[in-house]
Amino acid sequence: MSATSPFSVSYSNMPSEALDTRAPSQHVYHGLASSATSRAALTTEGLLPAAATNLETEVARALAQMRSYETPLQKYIYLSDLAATSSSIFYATVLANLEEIMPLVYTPTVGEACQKFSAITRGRPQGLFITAEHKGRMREVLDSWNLPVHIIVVTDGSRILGLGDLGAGGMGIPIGKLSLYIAAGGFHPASTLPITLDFGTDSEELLADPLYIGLRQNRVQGDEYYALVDEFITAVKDKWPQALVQFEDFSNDHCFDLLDTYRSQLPCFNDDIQGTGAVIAAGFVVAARVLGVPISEHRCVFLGAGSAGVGVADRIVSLMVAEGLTEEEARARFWFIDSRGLVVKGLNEPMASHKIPYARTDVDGPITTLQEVIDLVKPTALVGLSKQAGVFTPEIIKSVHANCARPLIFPLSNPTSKSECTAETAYTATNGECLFASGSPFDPVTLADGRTLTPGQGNNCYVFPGIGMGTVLARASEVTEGMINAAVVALAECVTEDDLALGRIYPSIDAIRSISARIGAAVARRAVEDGVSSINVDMSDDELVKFVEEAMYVPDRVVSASKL
Ligand SMILES: NC(=O)C1=CN([C@@H]2O[C@H](COP(=O)(O)OP(=O)(O)OC[C@H]3O[C@@H](n4cnc5c(N)ncnc54)[C@H](OP(=O)(O)O)[C@@H]3O)[C@@H](O)[C@H]2O)C=CC1
Ligand SMILES: CC(=O)C(=O)O
Ligand SMILES: [Mg+2]
Repeated sequence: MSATSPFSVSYSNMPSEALDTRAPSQHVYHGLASSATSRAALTTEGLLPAAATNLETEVARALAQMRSYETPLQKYIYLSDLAATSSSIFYATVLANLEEIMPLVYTPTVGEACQKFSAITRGRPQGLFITAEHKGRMREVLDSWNLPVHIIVVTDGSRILGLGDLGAGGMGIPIGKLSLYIAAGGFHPASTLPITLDFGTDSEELLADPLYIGLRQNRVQGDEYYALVDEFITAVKDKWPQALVQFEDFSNDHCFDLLDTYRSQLPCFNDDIQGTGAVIAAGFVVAARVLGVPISEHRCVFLGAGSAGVGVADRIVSLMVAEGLTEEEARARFWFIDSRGLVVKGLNEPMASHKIPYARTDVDGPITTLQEVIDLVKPTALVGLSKQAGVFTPEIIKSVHANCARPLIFPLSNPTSKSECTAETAYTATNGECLFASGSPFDPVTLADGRTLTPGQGNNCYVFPGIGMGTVLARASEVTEGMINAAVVALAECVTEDDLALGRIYPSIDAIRSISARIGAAVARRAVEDGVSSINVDMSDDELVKFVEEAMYVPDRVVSASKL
């Protein structure tokens, strides 16, 4: 007897046009693929030429148009226009060409788009800007978005990728993340909401830009900042009690506090701390499989002790503890370097609280250079989350390789312009022997001996769509640590022997939908086990994955529905 779906939400069956007519942007228009019936129903009759095509033709047309633009930013602008014109054609195009389009709607191009957001914006609604001037009225402002939202990605623009404070221009990030929630995670476009909390910017450049779209004032600080965020979260809980909130690219003076405050109050997680942690921990699991060496034997040098660095280390520590180390023993296998050098207890006080658990107690005096730390530690893993381009020089990487036959070299900073090294540098410096992963994508590298190695992308995009889908489908009241750990295991299991043969320890981006379904199923099951969901998951893993897949939004189904 086959099980019935435990999920009450199904984006694949969602009456999209009923939703779409309430959307501020046009989610219903399928361009020339609109059928005669839907043209009449939508009163677009006569506004379109005679040819009634199909989704396939419109995807081909969109691709040809996109490719006719020269620069990635021009392509980004074209794709944004397409998304606003027809989400069906946009998502069908993205899904059919993920490897080509992801770098355009996500890192690295989204970084440039955020930097130039004020210059390139068409001014149409793409999400909500909640500003400091909305204080006392935020709940009312949320009513401007009158849709049953299931997933919100929110930023305050204070640390956008490795590019710093981009103020209201940070809006590009929630938009980009949510495009992956839809394409990779299978959320319905109309169930997603990008939000930027515009509480000012400290970027002098933006404040002086006459085209700047944000609030022209310095950032609100201290208690006033937390009070504004609190009003926002209270308003969200009131308007969309079931919605999952993903905190994105908040600077590290706030992001840990916000997560601690809200994680038990509503379903939410911080993508940079927890999402990145899950993806890189999965990379360590796969590396252990490849190398035949337990995770707990790694000696890890981390350049960058911010939200992502500490989030990644915490998740790897939990894996080491599962292998039998104590937390203290596990933490002792990490050497963090920040902008002032090796993080050592007693130096550079007061120390930000997120660094304290990793501060070395066994080192006297300051050690300021990466090379000195490598010489001291002889690491097996070198991880970059520092926003410092090119600091993993060939010499640095060779010195790691000199003491470790197959080191992990992970330059994870985004976008590409901030990457600590390129794939070519890492592979060349280690004679192709390192296990490599980068935050932004790199092309395959052919070495002098003719071997071609395909780099993996160590980016949180592998997990956040699945964590989100699993949480929403399970109607989980919070996102537990167990649910994040379930994502680690599920992602690691998605890496195939074919991936490893190509030289990468992450799966193909083209497989992201099925990966998200597997992660979603694992996260939903874990939500039940952790007591934060009461759906019935009394079925096999395969059945649960199938139900997640069946719940996912599929652009062509929307088109064919409109043909009825
Ligand atoms: N691949 C992925 O999926 C992800 C990648 N990232 C990327 O990671 C990077 C960092 O993000 P995040 O941790 O949130 O940022 P943070 O601002 O929280 O942390 C940055 C860290 O880098 C340190 N740093 C700055 N300059 C130097 C330097 N010259 N040498 C050594 N360390 C330095 C900072 O030091 P100090 O503490 O002294 O200021 C800080 O500890 C970004 O580029 C981001 O795009 C982030 C999330 C996910
Ligand atoms: C990928 C991501 O979340 C970041 O670079 O901030
Ligand atoms: Mg981020």
